[in-house]
Formats: sequence, structure tokens, C-alpha cells
Amino acid sequence: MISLDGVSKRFYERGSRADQGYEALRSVSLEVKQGEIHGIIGSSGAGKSTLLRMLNGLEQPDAGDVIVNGQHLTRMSDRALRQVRQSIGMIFQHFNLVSNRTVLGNVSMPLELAGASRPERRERGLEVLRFVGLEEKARQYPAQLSGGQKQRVAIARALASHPAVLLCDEPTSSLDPQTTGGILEVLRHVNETMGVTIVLVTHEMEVARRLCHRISVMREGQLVRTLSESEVNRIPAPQPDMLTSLLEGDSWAGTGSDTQRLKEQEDNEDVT
Ligand SMILES: Nc1ncnc2c1ncn2[C@@H]1O[C@H](COP(=O)(O)OP(=O)(O)OP(=O)(O)O)[C@@H](O)[C@H]1O
Repeated sequence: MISLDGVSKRFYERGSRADQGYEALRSVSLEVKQGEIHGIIGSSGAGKSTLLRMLNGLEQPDAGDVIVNGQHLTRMSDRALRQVRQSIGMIFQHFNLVSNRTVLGNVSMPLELAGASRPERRERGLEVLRFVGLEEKARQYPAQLSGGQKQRVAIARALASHPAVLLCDEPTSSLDPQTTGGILEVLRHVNETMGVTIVLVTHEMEVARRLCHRISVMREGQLVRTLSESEVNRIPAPQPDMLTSLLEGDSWAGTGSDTQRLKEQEDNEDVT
């Protein structure tokens, strides 16, 4: 479905020599299977976003080949690339909605670019908004929505033109844990019901563990390893954090040792 073969990319500061510059990707090879959710994880600056941007031709490699849905993105005219991008949706950490357009206006943008008529745009727009559970917000503006709702609108917009692939660049990094859970559910639903192949970039292992079938790990521009489905299934779930536990109404009185520690702390504070 998606294949990167020996992809390298170097970025240059203005005025720097050809042998200088920063090597953001170093001979990266990766296969993403049709219908899978593939995570790309790594620390800041590892090259995750650069790799993702290669998958819709927003970045061109210095060396190597990028093939998406049987098409070599590295050997295409700009015009052909714009056409291919209609089958590749993308969502971002900060949603990238257009503030002076309504929710429906945002969602129908890719359809406008594809030359769809006004009734077609409206019908498909409302259909994808219904899919993400926000049909009733169609006439509102992005500023009137919560972060999670904005990301749902961005997902609806990415789905409007029936993409085969959805690229997600840190889609939950601006959201709290509850909202993150909701967005991960929507993405899983997109994958399962529409058969859309998803590539998800994140620096949060827990997000990758919960959503992805396989996970590739990046470090300093290199793809270090890819975890198989059974390896992903064996990553232990972290303990629920305190906020989640309190919000879900769990009774929590602290463990014996916590209670003891707090008491000792209070006693010490009384003395000082
Ligand atoms: N257009 C650019 N010009 C110059 N350097 C760039 C450019 N894009 C990325 N880089 C550099 O390439 C390296 C990899 O960047 P990239 O954004 O792919 O990393 P990342 O793993 O996504 O990091 P983060 O999680 O912080 O977004 C970084 O050192 C970054 O500064």
C-alpha cells in the first residue's frame, strides 16, 4: 500500500554548503500494509513529521523512492501530485481549520477543489459530519468548538473526498486524556468501517499502543525497528492516572503508604 525505499532527506540552512545541513531522514525503508494503522514513534526531531510529509509529496526526498497506492510520488509532476493528494487525507496537531468558514464550509473544502457541485458538497459534508458525530454543528464556526470537536471536524474534512490513506501528525497532542480517547475511537472507526489505511505520528507510546496494529520506532532520522502486532499487544498498559480515575468516579482514598507519606509530610510542615 505504502512503501518507502531508502529515503533520505537533508535540510540546509540558508547559505550552507552542499556537504553541510541536517540529515532529517537517513535511508529509511518502510512498508505499510493496506488497511493497517501504522504508528511512527520517536522523540522530538527524530524525523517523524518529515517522513509523514513524504507520504503525500509535501516533502520530496534527496534519494530513495516513495510509492503510495501503486504511484511513485517521487516521479510525478506537481499537477499529478495534486491529483494524488485527493486520495490522501491529513490531520494535524493544531487542527488547521479555516476560522472564517463554518464547520460545513471547512469540511467541503476538498470537494470544492475537486470541482463538486454545491448540493454534492452539502450532502457529502453532512454525511462525514454525521460520521464524526457533529452534524448539528454544521453552521457553527471553529472558534465555537472544543479542541476535540475541532479535531473531529478536521477528520471529517480529511474524509470528505473518500481517501484511501489518512495521515495523522500528532492528532491528540493538544488534547486531554478523555478527549484523546474519543479521537482514537473515531480513528479506529474510520479504519474499520471505511477500510482507510492510517499512518499516525506521535511521541506518546500510549497513543500508539492503543490504536496501532504495528509501530515503527525512529531515532535521529533512522527507522530503528518495527514492532509486529503481537509485540504491540504485549506493550503493558500504564496504570490509569489520578485525573482519569477521579473523573470516572472511582473511590480513591490513597494506598496505605500514600496516606502514611502524606501524614508524615503534614507533620513535618506543622513543625516548620
Ligand atoms: N523545512 C525544514 N528546514 C530545516 N530543517 C528542518 C525542516 N523540517 C524539519 N527540519 C529539521 O529536521 C529534523 C526532523 O524534523 P521533524 O519535524 O521531522 O521531526 P519530528 O520527529 O517530527 O519532531 P517533533 O516531534 O518535534 O515534531 C529536525 O531537526 C528539524 O529541525
